[in-house]
Amino acid sequence: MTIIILSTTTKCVRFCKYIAIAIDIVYDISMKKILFVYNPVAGKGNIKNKLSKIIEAFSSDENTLITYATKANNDAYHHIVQFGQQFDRIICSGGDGTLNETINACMEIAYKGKLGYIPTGTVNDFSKSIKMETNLDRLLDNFNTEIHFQSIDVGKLNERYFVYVAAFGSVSEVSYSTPQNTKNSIGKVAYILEGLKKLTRQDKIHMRIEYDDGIIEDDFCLGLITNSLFIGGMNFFKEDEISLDDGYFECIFIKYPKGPITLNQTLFDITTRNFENTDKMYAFKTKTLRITSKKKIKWTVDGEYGGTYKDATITNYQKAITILK
Ligand SMILES: Nc1ncnc2c1ncn2[C@@H]1O[C@H](COP(=O)(O)OP(=O)(O)OP(=O)(O)O)[C@@H](O)[C@H]1O
Repeated sequence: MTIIILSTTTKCVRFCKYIAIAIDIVYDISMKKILFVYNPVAGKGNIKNKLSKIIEAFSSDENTLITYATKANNDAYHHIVQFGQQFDRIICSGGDGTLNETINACMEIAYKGKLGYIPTGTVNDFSKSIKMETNLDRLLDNFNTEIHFQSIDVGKLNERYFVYVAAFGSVSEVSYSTPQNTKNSIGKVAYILEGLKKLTRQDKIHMRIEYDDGIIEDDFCLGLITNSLFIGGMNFFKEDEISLDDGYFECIFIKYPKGPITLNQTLFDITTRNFENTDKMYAFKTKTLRITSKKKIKWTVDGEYGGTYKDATITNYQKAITILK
């Protein structure tokens, strides 16, 4: 805000300057400060057609809007860590990677404001799980009215936070190693099932899993620690089976199949969501986990690379973020 002062005496000019500063402070305090961070290359880059609509929706006398387009990997994280605390609301737009960077930054700065997310990635498991409004106009209205929001648990795998899934097993790596155009046309879940069919001996991972109710030791090919209805585009859980803010993870550890018959039974159990009445996998809820192995294991978090560990501790931060939807 600019105030033009016309005055003849120095004293009067100084006085008016103080008034102007005071008005400026009041003006600033009363306005909601919004940071909009978006990944211009996420998904098919279609955010570009939506930008004008998004900026218009947040432009009003009640809001100050700062827009930031990410430049590279981890840019959203660094920008929010540096500036996020100055804003009442943070809205991010992109795919799983951008959402994960935003969540990591918000957890790091203990951000207490509400978050908004405009998904432009390929699969958007998270937005489907929290039943986010899919129509952009209505979603932007919801961001302004703030009537619809939800608290969400956030997980932490060693030093890295995740909002809907941490996974190990070479088949889970497809989520970040699959080329963008292939993900767009086929989706990740097809690759996960395809990957399971091509398991080799190298995919056998011997692990010890300590969780709230016990200890398991076995050979596995895939492990999923989730807080989501959807994984890889597939509806893994029924709505009444899970809650996204109960402080618990839903865990599925798929045993390494010993032959083609067992493999087919395992694939059948996964696609029919038979996680409980089967000896092909372990399924349980827990608040914490410690997973150890002799070999270093590659992890993915929210579909992105999540580190390589022999010893992974996983903790649930109940209702750690509030998201507008
Ligand atoms: N300007 C940019 N140029 C290149 N890469 C970027 C840029 N901005 C962000 N990135 C990186 O792009 C990667 C992918 O981003 P993101 O996950 O948001 O989209 P996506 O891969 O299309 O979505 P999804 O994971 O849902 O398929 C992330 O690692 C992110 O840090």
